[in-house]
Amino acid sequence: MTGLVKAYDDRRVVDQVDLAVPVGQVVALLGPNGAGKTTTVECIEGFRRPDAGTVRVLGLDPVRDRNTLTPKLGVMLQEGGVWQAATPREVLRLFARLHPDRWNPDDLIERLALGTVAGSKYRNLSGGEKQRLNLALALVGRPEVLILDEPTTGMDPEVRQQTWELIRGLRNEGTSVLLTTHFMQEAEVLADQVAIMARGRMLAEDSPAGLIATHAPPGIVVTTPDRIDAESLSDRLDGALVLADTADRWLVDAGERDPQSLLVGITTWFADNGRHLTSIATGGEGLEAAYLELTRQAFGEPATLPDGAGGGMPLEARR
Ligand SMILES: Nc1ncnc2c1ncn2[C@@H]1O[C@H](COP(=O)(O)OP(=O)(O)OP(=O)(O)O)[C@@H](O)[C@H]1O
Repeated sequence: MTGLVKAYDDRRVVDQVDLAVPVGQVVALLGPNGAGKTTTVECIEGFRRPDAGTVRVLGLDPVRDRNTLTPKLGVMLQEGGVWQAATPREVLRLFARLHPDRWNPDDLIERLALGTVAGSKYRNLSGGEKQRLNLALALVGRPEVLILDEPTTGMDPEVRQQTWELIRGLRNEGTSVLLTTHFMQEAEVLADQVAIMARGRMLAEDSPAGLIATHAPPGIVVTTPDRIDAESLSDRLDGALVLADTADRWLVDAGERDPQSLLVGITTWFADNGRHLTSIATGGEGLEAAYLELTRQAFGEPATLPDGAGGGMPLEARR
């Protein structure tokens, strides 16, 4: 996909975006709410017509060649269009019949832990169960390309792990996967390449390790049950940037400072101020730190953690 542009009511929400998903790889598309991820994905799926740019999936135009592409493409939407009174078993069997090369519906029901609700009406399923059924529907035709919009949102941790295993297995069998997610761990665990968008622009695309090496500021992560005064801590640390991403977790950006002397400074500040440290660790926070750094630069101000990635509280920042 090159130079993708899409506007709603004259407002460009995707602006000259390039993105490539190599065959047999997983690409994770990350970005704050409203970044343009779903719009990008919908253009790739052929649900939206781009205003400019070129989109090709398996060499085909998703809008013009829709009929040829549909059997090769598995799509999981944020909200599925499943008939409310149908049961998971019924819809999966129905969808399976539409595909020549298909996954056994009962096998998929088992793999996605839908056994106990396979005979329940769709409208009575929990959010996580609906999500699992939507994933099963995307998989049932054994697609060559899989597009998953926030696939594990609403899933419990055990099912999320199983879903990761499933996606990894499909990738190893040669399926190409594009997924959007707000879970940094999901991207770190699954993705060969991570693409980060904000305000309709592509900020960076690289392997998770490459993004971390280039963009994650070296830092120290501190967790504490107590309220802390970031300004006072920053003063003790010679003006180091102190960021809060949840009520109990703080990131101290080491910058050019010596991490060892920062560690000493932090622990003595906590002792002097009668505050408790639950944990303290060096090494920043991997992909999450890289993501925050990139989006902060894009917004020119402290970013907000995405939903589900540590509470989504606004970051407090101070130099
Ligand atoms: N049909 C529409 N009409 C008008 N504006 C829209 C439409 N769909 C999306 N938008 C706007 O376009 C922008 C990008 O939305 P999009 O859903 O692509 O973002 P996203 O990155 O997927 O966000 P999220 O993480 O919240 O799902 C948002 O500001 C949104 O309000």
